[in-house]
Amino acid sequence: MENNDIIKIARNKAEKWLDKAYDEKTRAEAKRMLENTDTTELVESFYNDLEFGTGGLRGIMGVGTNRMNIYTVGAATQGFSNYINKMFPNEKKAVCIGHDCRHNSRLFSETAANIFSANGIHVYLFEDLRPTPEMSFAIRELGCKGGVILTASHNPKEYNGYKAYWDDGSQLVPPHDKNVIEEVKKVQVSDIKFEGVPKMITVLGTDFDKKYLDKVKTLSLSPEAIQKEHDLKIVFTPLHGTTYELVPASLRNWGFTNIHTVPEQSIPDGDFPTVASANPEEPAAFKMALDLARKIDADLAMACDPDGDRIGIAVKNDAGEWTLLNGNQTNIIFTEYIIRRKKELNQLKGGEYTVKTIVTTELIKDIAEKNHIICYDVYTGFKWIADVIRKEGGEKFIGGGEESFGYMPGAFTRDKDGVSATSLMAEIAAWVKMQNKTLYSFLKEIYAKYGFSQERMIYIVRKGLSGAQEIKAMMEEFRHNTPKEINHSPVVLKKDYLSLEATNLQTGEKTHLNFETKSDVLQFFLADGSKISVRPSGTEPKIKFYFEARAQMKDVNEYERAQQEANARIDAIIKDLKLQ
Ligand SMILES: O=P([O-])(O)O[C@H]1O[C@H](COP(=O)(O)O)[C@@H](O)[C@H](O)[C@H]1O
Ligand SMILES: [Mg+2]
Repeated sequence: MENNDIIKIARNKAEKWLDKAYDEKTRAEAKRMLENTDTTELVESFYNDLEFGTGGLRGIMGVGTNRMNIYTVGAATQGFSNYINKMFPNEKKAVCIGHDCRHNSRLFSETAANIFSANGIHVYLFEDLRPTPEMSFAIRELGCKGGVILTASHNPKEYNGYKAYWDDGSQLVPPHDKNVIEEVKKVQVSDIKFEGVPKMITVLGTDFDKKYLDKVKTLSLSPEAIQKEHDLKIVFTPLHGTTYELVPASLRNWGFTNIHTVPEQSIPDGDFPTVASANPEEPAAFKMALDLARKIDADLAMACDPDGDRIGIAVKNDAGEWTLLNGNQTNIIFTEYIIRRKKELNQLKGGEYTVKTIVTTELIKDIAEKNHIICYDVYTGFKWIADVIRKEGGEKFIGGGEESFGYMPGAFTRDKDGVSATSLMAEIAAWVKMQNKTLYSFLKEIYAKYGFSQERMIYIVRKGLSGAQEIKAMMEEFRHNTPKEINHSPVVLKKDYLSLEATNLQTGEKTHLNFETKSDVLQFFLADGSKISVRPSGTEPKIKFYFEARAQMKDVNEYERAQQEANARIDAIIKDLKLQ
C-alpha cells in the first residue's frame, strides 16, 4: 500500500477520536497528532488496531486504536462481555480481574470491572496487584466464565496489556479468540458501558491468597528434604512486580526459613527503576540478585517477571561461580525431578504426559519418552499447553513448560506459574543438597543420562509498522530461499507451520504437520542434529531465532567440553546465517 493511503486510513480513524464520546484529553491528543506535519506518530497510533497475539493484547500506552488506553481496553471488555453473554445465556456469570504493577494497570482493571458489571456479569476484582497465575487459578476456583489480567508481562515500561482467559483458566485459543475479536470489532465507542454496578463487584483479598498458596503447596514432592534443608539460602527478586509478597510467602509455606529478597526490587514500581529490562531472560536483570547471592553465599537465586509467570534461575557451578540457567535447562531439571520423584512415590500409573512448545529443546521429549511419559508439542504460548490439558484432562498432567523461562507444575493454574515454580525449584535445590549435590551437578547428571543439548535464543528488534514489515520480509526470505546447508551441514528437514508442511529436502517428500491451526514458524533440522527455529514474537516487536545443538557426553566430566563443542556449532550457524 502507498504511504499516502496508510496516512489516509490513520487520519480517518483518528478523526473519529475527536468525537465527544472521548474524554477531553484524548480528543486533544488525537487533534495534536492530526495536526502534526510529521505523520509517524499518527500512523503508529491509528493505522492498525491492537491485535490479540501470543499473550492477548499488548501495546504501548497512549491515544489511538493501536495503543493501550481506556477505550481499547473498554472495547475489548465490551466485546468480551458480549461474547460471554452470548455463549452462556440464562445463567449467572462471573469473571475474575487482576492487574500488575504497571502505570494505569489499576485504572484499566477498574475500567474492565465496571464494564463487565454493567453488562450483568459478576466481577471478582483483586484488591491490589497479583500474579497472573493466581488470576488463572481464581477463574477455576470461583467457577468464572473468563478472566482478564492487565499486564504487559516483562515488556518495557511504556507497554501495558490485556491477557484474556476462558472458563478453564487458560488464555483464549480458537475459536474463542477469533470470536471475541469479531465481537470487539463490532463495538463502537458509544456501545461501551463504562458505568459500573458496584454491587456486582466482589473484592478478592488475602483470604484468597491463602487458598492459592495452599494449592501451590500440594505440588511438593519431597517435604522431608525441606525439613532437613529448611535453611537453604535462597535469594529472590520480584523485579518490582507482583510476586514481592507471594513468592516469599509460598517459600515459607513450604517450610523454607532462610529467604532473602532484594530489598530495592521488592518495591512494586511500574518504572522498573533498577533494571533496563524486567525480564529474567536478560542476564542484566539478575545483577542485584547475584550481588546479594554472592554477599551472603546463597545456594540458589531466583527471579520472576513483573506479572509473576516467568522464572529465572541462577546456580553456582563447580567453581562456585554464579551461572544463569536458560529456560530449557530449568525445564529439564523440573521434568527429570518430577518424573523421578513421582516414580519413587509410586504415583505414575501410566498415561501421564508433559507438554512443551516446538521451540523448546527436544531433550524434554527424550527424557519423557525414556520414562514412558507422553510428550506433546505445541506452539509458543502457555495457552497451547493449557489447550492440551483441556483435551487430555488434568489428572495425568505431570507439568509442562517452554524455553521462554516458564513452567507450570500443576493443572490448577492454566498458565505458567512463577509462584509454584520458584517453590518447587527451591525444593529441588533442597533435595539435591540433602544428597550432597548441587543443582548444577544434577543438571550435568541429566545430560550424561539422556544426552547433551545446548540451546540459545537470539532476537532482532524491529519496531513499529515498518519494523513489522521488515520482520515479515525476513520470514519470507527464509521461507522461500531456504539454505541447502547451514554451517556445512545439509538441511535435511524443513517444517513450515504456515502451510503445515514438512519437507524432506533430500527426497522432496512432503508430509502434513498435525496441528489444528497455522502459525508463522519455520524450522530447519540439520544432518548434524542441530535444530533452528525462527518466528516473529507475538508479544514484542522482535523476530526470534532459536538454536539447538547436540554433542556427545559420556559422563559428567565431559560437560564443559560438550558445552564448548555445541556452543561453537551454534556460533558458526549464527555466523553462517549472517545474524550477527
Ligand atoms: O510474556 P509472557 O510472560 O506473558 O509470556 C507469553 O509470551 C511468551 C513469549 O511469546 P513470544 O515469543 O510470542 O513473544 C511465550 O513464550 C509465553 O508462552 C506466553 O505466555
Ligand atoms: Mg510474564
